[in-house]
Amino acid sequence: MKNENAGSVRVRVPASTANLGPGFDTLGMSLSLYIWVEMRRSERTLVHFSGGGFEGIPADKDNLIYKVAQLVFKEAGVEIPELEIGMRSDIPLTRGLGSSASAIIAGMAAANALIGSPVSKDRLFDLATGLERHPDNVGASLFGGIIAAAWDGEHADYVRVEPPQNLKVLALIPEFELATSAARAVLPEQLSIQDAVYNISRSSLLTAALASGRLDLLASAMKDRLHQPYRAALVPGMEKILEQATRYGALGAALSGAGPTLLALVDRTSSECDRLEAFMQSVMSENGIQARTLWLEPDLEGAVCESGIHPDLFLETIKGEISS
Ligand SMILES: Nc1ncnc2c1ncn2[C@@H]1O[C@H](COP(=O)(O)OP(=O)(O)O)[C@@H](O)[C@H]1O
Ligand SMILES: N[C@@H](CCOP(=O)(O)O)C(=O)O
Repeated sequence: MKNENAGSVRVRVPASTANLGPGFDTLGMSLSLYIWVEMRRSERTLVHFSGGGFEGIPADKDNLIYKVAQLVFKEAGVEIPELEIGMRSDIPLTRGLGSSASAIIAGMAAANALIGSPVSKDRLFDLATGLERHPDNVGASLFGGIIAAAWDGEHADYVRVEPPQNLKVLALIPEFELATSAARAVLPEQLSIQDAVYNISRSSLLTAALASGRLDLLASAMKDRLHQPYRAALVPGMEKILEQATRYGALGAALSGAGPTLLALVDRTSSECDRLEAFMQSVMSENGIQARTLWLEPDLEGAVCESGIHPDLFLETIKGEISS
């Protein structure tokens, strides 16, 4: 059989949850929801979407994935102005699950793979954080696992922490969208020293607890006074869920990224999973919000290149559909 895939690359990149409560813009974890991007050289630029979930996303050179690919080519000193790009994604847009960071990493990783990977992962991390501004999302999508990162405007230092084996994640994803920019606009410009200390201490405790498997500390370590109280008005039901989730078996709970998704960390041996899920759904219903729940795992791999033909993907399937 002729190798129809010759010259194309495909990457798979996980979603991410940023902040984990107090770790605003610094602590993130990757999740087992994915975007796949295929890319190859072309005579003219074409962007294909496979499956749903891409409403409003440009299918031309304005597409984020095309643009970030060009940044990588520029960094590597090569010129590939025309690209054919295919994508498929399970990550809902503007829900606080890092879709923009995953798309940036997917575009950069695919472009880098297409030219033989001359750009290091650490450099891709800096380039991607320069665009997204949140190293917690970007780092988790690129490296997988839990990332603690600090960004100075040009460079991100980071440490990757292996997620505790017993950790699983319940995501409650409301039907409504909340753009990160809107959820950042409600934050105050200044904080009291008391609130700053409150967050620094919990963010440090949370990082150490996750690194050492102290799941018993998550309930208090995931508390936050920097962003969640200000964002609560944007997500009806959030306050009650964050306050009470541990009574229903969660180890801890947080707003995922800038929201509106709410996240509970759970011990996979817990017998209370169904009770917790029912509680979180019932609070959303009380508030008249449609929401779905997903049980997820921390992703351990981050961005990976895949080989072989994927049954649903993209460029070859699409080409087949067009020519048949
Ligand atoms: N696959 C993609 N291709 C192009 N743009 C994307 C893609 N995924 C996300 N985006 C862009 O990112 C925006 C969502 O980013 P943001 O508001 O930060 O929410 P999220 O929490 O999902 O990251 C989308 O509205 C879109 O502009
Ligand atoms: N730290 C940022 C994270 C935004 O994440 P997203 O998944 O909502 O894009 C913030 O809290 O604003």
